[in-house]
Amino acid sequence: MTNSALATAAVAAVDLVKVYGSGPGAVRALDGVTVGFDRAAFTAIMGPSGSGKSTLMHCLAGLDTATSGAALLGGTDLTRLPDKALTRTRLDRIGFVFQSFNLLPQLTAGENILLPLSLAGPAHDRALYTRLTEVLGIADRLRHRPAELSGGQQQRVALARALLTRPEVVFADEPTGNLDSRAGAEVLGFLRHSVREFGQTVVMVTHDPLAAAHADRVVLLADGRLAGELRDPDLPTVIEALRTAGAGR
Ligand SMILES: Nc1ncnc2c1ncn2[C@@H]1O[C@H](COP(=O)(O)OP(=O)(O)OP(=O)(O)O)[C@@H](O)[C@H]1O
Repeated sequence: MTNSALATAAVAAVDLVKVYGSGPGAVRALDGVTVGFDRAAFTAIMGPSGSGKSTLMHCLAGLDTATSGAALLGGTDLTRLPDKALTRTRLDRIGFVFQSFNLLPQLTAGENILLPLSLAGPAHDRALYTRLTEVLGIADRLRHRPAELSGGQQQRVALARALLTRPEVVFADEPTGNLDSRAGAEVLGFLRHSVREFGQTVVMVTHDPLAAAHADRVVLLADGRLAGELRDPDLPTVIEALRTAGAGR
């Protein structure tokens, strides 16, 4: 990948290294990863268990520190930001969707969606709030608490929350891991839709080839290194690429 392509990417890792622990027991979870994630594209990160997917996402999202290299968000190197600026950057510029939804149980769905805006401070974008809740099919569920919603509805609330701040990137960590196949397909369909309608950049870690086949591109990791990529993937090519990445270990 050229330097200019990395510079214009929404998110990029440049020679990213992450070592956990020290001495003989040290684990090199990322071993010099250089990869860019395009704007307004949906990219899936895949690879065998332990290949470094979560570590890569956590370093790119400023949730974990790197040992060396750069984690660029729109040209800002998160590895060099002081704690306070990093927290601010996460609130203002990054959206998160987790496998376990991570909604606050005592707040209603609507209050959960609005929470990052009240923390980040920008004016409440009423039009986007209305649009997102309509597109996600949760407009009539906003007064309910998470426990009164299905898993799929809870994840759609989490998606609305992640998108409402118009973040530069949404990181989704196994967003369909706790959902049945129908609810999972709805969430993936919406992630795609957010790329098309809102120009959202989405980076998703998943084990599921079916989920990855919804993406515009699949980036493969093996043993903490980049092991290939697929453009416009479909299910058979994802399965075959995973088999090859796993076999190369
Ligand atoms: N906090 C930690 N301390 C020590 N080693 C860690 C830590 N977190 C991850 N690792 C190790 O780093 C390597 C990469 O882990 P990572 O969780 O990034 O892989 P992954 O591809 O997301 O795996 P999975 O698909 O199983 O979730 C693994 O060998 C893992 O055991």
